Order: sequence, then C-alpha cells, then structure tokens
Amino acid sequence: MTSTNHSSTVITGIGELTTVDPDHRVLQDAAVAIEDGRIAWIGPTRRAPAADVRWDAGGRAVLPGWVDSHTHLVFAGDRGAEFEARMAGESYSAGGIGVTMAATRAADDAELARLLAARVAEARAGGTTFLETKTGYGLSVDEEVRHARLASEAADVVTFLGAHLVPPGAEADEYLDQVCGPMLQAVKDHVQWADVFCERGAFDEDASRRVLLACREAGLGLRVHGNQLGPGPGVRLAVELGAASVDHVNHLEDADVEALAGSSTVATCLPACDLSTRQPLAPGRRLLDAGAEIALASNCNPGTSYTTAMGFCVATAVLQMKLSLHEAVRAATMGGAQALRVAEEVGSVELGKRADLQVLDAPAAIHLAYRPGMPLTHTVFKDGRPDA
Ligand SMILES: N=CN[C@@H](CCC(=O)O)C(=O)O
Ligand SMILES: [Zn+2]
Repeated sequence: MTSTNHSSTVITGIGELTTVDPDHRVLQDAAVAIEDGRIAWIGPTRRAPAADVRWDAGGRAVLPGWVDSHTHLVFAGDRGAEFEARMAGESYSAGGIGVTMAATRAADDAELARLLAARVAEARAGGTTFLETKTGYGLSVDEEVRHARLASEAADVVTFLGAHLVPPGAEADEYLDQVCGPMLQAVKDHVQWADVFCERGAFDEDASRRVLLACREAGLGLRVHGNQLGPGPGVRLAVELGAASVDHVNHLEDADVEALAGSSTVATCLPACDLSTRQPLAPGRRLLDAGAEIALASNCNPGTSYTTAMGFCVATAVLQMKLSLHEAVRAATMGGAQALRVAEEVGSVELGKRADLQVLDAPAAIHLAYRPGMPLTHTVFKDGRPDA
C-alpha cells in the first residue's frame, strides 16, 4: 500500500529543517507531522507523534518547495539559434516573442497540453511545488483564451499577458483596444492575474497603464514586466497601481528602489534570464538592504530563460547576487508566495500551511550553492504526499 492512502505522515530524521521561525530558522534532527495534507506539528525527531506513515529523511535537509512565481510555459518551438547568436554578441529584443507566437499558434491543444504537462513535471522534479504561468504567445482573442484555458489545467495560477507584444502586422492602437476589450473579457474567467511587458519595443507607460487599469477593473490582480532592458517606468507604475509584483528589475534608479522599499510590491529577480540575456543581474542585495521584499523565479520561456531550475536560480543568487543562502531560499519560497499573494497557504514550513516540501540529497541547504548544478532533489512532497 502506498502512503497516498493515508491521512497522516510524519517525516523524521531531518538533518536540517528550514523554517520561517525567526528564532529557529534551521532545526537539526527535526521531524514534521502532516495531517490531511497540512503541516500539523514541527519538533525534534525524538518527540515525533505517531502517524499512519513514518518517512525517514535519513539526515537529509528539508525545506519548503519552491514557489515559482514567474513562468511562460505555454509555448511550442525552440529558439536555440537565437540564443546562440546572442552568445555571439547579438542583443535580446522583444521581437523574438513573435517567433514563438507563430510556433505556438501552429500547435494543437493536445500538443500544447503535452508540452505544458512535461514542463510542469520537470519543475516538480526540481522541487517546485507551486507554479504560476502566463499566456502571451497567443496574441489574438482566440489564441489567448485557448492558452489561458490550457494553462489553467496545468498550473496553480495563471496570468493574462495579452500585452506581451503587438503581434507582427497588427496596428498598436487596435491591438490595445482588443487586449483591453474582447480579449480580456474572453480570458478573465480562466486567469487570476494580468501582466504587461512595459519596455521599449513592447508597451510604453500609457499603454501599460491602460491595460493594467482595464484588467484591475475586470477583477484581476496586477503584475508587471519592468526595467528589464533599460531604465523605465515599469517599477514606478507597478508601485503606483499596487501591483503584487514587478519582475526583472535589472535597471533600477535610486527612486525605483525607494519606491519598492516603501510598498507591498514584490521585486521579482530572474537570474537565469539575466545570464541568458547578458543583462546585469537584478540588484537583489541592494533591494534587500533597502527593505524591499524580493522573490526569485525561473521565468522559464523559450526566449530568455529556458529552464525551470529554481535550485540554479538560488545558487546564482548566492554566488553572484550576494544573497545569503537563507535570503535566497526565502526569496524562492516565501518571496514567490508573497508575489502571488498565497503566503497564507504555501511558501514556508509552518503550522497549518500546505505540506509542500522538498527533501535534498544533501545534509544542509547550503549544498544548493556549494554544489551548483547538481541534481540535489531527493523527494518532493506536494500536499503531504511524496512524489513516486
Ligand atoms: N520579457 C518579456 N517576456 C519574456 C521573454 C519572452 C520571449 O522572448 O519569448 C521574459 O520575461 O523574459
Ligand atoms: Zn516573463
């Protein structure tokens, strides 16, 4: 009989447990009891309660599952040649989105669903237990609604990104009317969030504001792609409109950092994307020092960041963004949960929260950065059940 039939489990022999308790951030030789998919007890192994299933972690480290708050998983096709050209000196531009739009429109529902499921499974195998994904490669009413529907069957939360690019051949004002009108009405029941790519070559400040206000009016929460390729209005706009997050944040002026620090808008750093586009790494250290909340996410997409590896993002944040291991893990768990406004449910090992956990094949979480690139995920628990 497998543990999936049981309603209580206790994980014992945890070599190092990462919690959010400010006084006991890391517990040694710990145990976690789970009832009906939620964390019911945390303490030393020697006091572990009885349960239907006793699962021995064998001295391994346990931490919350990653909360990946920024991905673009609804796509077909491959842009390896574009990436190779970039590594040879070409610069990234928003225009590549049109290439993926064409490939994705050409894929039928079954193919897109298969690709999505494979990407979600890949993320899960790397320790991700809660995942956002976006539309944004459809860029017509019918395609955006199709992508939103497929995304909602695969991801935990979905973001409408009709304002990703004015599709090739379309007229900007007409497209904007469509995004804010029929497209929004058609997708809104499949999504919880709306986003806009506020950047030169995509949508300017006025267009971005218009999209965000229309989406807010339709009942969606807001997020923004901002300050990725150069300084710009994205961060300011996100803060002004009370967006839950502004993502990329590579090119920040002091006023942007101050605005974020005094707000509830989470600054989401995407280090895998920064490396793949040869942008300066987002200033995670500076943002934390200023008092801003940050998240780390994969930004998995075929153009700028073709990876779901949150462990790699955490390692990069430690090795190159100068975050401590604890800060990086927090950003990739609680930070993501705050960016998606689901921190009451997921993002930390806390009583009452969902038992979404990852067991590392390592005695301590620092191995994520100490052994970068190694496949350290041993077992992932989702809602208290271990993946097979
Ligand atoms: N920057 C905007 N959108 C994606 C990239 C999209 C693409 O190039 O396909 C991103 O987050 O990096
Ligand atoms: Zn993105």
